[in-house]
Amino acid sequence: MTTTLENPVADKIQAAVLPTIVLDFDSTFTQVEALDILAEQLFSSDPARLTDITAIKDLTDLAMSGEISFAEALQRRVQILKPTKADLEGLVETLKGLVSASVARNKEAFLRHPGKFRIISGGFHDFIAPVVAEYGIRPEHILANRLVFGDDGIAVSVDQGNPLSKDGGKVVALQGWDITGPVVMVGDGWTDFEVYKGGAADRFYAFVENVKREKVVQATHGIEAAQVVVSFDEVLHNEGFEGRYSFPRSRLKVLLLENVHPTAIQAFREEGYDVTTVKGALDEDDLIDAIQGVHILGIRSKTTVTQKVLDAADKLLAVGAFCIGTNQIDLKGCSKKGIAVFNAPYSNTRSVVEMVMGLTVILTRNIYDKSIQMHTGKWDKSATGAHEVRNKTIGIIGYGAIGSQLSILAEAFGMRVIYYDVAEKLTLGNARRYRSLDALLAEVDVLSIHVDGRAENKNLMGAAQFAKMKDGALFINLSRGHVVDIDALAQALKSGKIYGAAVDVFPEEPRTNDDPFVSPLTGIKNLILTPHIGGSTEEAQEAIGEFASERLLNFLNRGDTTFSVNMPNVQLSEVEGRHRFLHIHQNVPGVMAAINNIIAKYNLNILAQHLKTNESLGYVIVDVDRGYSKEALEELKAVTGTLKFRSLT
Ligand SMILES: NC(=O)C1=CN([C@@H]2O[C@H](COP(=O)(O)OP(=O)(O)OC[C@H]3O[C@@H](n4cnc5c(N)ncnc54)[C@H](O)[C@@H]3O)[C@@H](O)[C@H]2O)C=CC1
Ligand SMILES: O=C(O)C(=O)COP(=O)(O)O
Repeated sequence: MTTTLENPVADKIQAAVLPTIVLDFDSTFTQVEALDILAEQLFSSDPARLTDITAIKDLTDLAMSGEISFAEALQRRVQILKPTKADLEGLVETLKGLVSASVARNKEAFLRHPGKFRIISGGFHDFIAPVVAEYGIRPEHILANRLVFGDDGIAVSVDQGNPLSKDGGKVVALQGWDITGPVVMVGDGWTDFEVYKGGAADRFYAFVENVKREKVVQATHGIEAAQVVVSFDEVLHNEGFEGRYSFPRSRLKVLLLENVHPTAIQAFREEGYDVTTVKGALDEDDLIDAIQGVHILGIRSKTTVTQKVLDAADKLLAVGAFCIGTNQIDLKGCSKKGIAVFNAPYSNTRSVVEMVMGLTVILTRNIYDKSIQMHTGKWDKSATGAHEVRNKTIGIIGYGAIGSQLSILAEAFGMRVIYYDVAEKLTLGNARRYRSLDALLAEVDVLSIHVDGRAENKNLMGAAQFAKMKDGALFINLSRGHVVDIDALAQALKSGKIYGAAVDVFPEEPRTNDDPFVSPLTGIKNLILTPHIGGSTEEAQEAIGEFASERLLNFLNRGDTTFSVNMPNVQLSEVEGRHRFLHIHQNVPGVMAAINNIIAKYNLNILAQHLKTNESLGYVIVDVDRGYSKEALEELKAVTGTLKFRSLT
């Protein structure tokens, strides 16, 4: 199956002449209402004038939502503000940094089509012109009000001769421009909708990236030529500008489950993607419903991505595990569909290691049980059974990112470190590698498990393994629940074979905080149970949010697969001034030749080309210069073995 990221509306319009796009300025070209910003700039350091900031904002809101006359609101605001030319210069600098995100990222399209983008605004030419000039919009393509300055250089009123100073002014002003070809109005406010309603524009986009004005959104309902857009990408895409074959970001859906950190949510939103969040995990049925139409799925350890879920995932491009473990994801199933999987392999490792060290000390000193007794009023001051960790032996099973860091911290505590790993690892400090698990089990005072969650690790620790340990040893598992036979652990604890234990992960874990925890381990003495919080620190979650979203965004925006756990890893630069085709296919003979034949047939000029394969997948990235036909894309998509095809601009 191939994923087609195209837009039929764009295709229809493509043949016609490109329209002229007229943008509103406040809350459309920029994220803000300029006069509100000016008020803050002028009055925020003067306590006596703080109320004027609110007064200005109230007037702006009333006018923008169409509740009071625009002309009246404008006059009243100027009279309160009374700005000087120097004040406006300061405002311009601020506004340059507040251009709407989707406008800023499409600067190239503005510069490429001089005259096709214009501004109409009830705001003032005085500060609009220098801001939009950076986008190639010339002063004569700006219709806006003009301030009238007194002899003292202070603005006192609005030029009344300008139609924009009047109600309904945008319609009149725009008609005066005499534009040939279709006119498209883009704006957030009621006066922008009036431009369409008054017949001065052929199409209208209610732009809600910065503010959503219900009255304006409602007004678009039922009108074929009007629609709501969350970013300027959509306008460009629909109207046939650059990138008409590359899907607008706002139509790419990102579904983030399990309380993924806000840094990730913000990162996707800032790049223009449509993000939905869910607090807990979803079960298979709910996920099957939710996954439809989703391009990026973000999960943590509790959401299982099964073959059935993947079958229902009609648009899925990538899965991000906002954690380390990926055992909850059917990786083979993802590869078969060309779905890239990413995780955050390092961001929470320190948190896990610190917790293991804390638990080691707490268990070795009986602190947990003593604390429980204190809460029931029992004072038991005694040294019996309490030990230092210094000179004790800690055995680490799984010497990966976490196990090897634990090795360093445990040694810093004066512990002797031995480890067992099925793979060759760099031994750190004075740690010693054991090639026999049984030999290691027989020697440890504390055993800590840090293997990955591969299925073969089920019951790695069972009755036979506990029996091989020294009497009175301690046991810690912060890896994966299925790695330990918990009935055997419960038995070993009850018999005193294992003196104390700490368990953070379980074969069955509640999906949300509202679901109950049921386990044979509850109620056992000297057993610390924690709700899978090894990686749950604010530091780790923020770092994961940043890391995983960056991987996913680099994949979406440029096709970069660095750190993907199932795709061939290819590091790619930004797509600038070129087109990029991303072709994921089954690793079968002949695909590359077929791709190159099509490229030759359509005479595409290759700027860069990469091919990387792993045992199941091939990934081809082709950068071409501008100008290629839609047929070329169709043929590339139809190459035998294609799993996913995308084009980026
Ligand atoms: N409790 C929590 O909140 C957290 C749990 N984890 C879990 O901790 C575990 C370890 O994570 P990392 O160190 O990042 O993984 P890793 O992949 O870097 O290291 C795992 C190591 O275990 C070894 N290994 C696998 N099976 C083995 C076996 N049967 N015997 C001996 N060695 C074996 C591997 O060769 C590898 O060196 C994972 O299961 C991960 O999902 C990770 C973060 C937080
Ligand atoms: O990173 C891991 O593998 C973990 O087990 C942490 O999982 P979580 O993100 O807390 O659901």
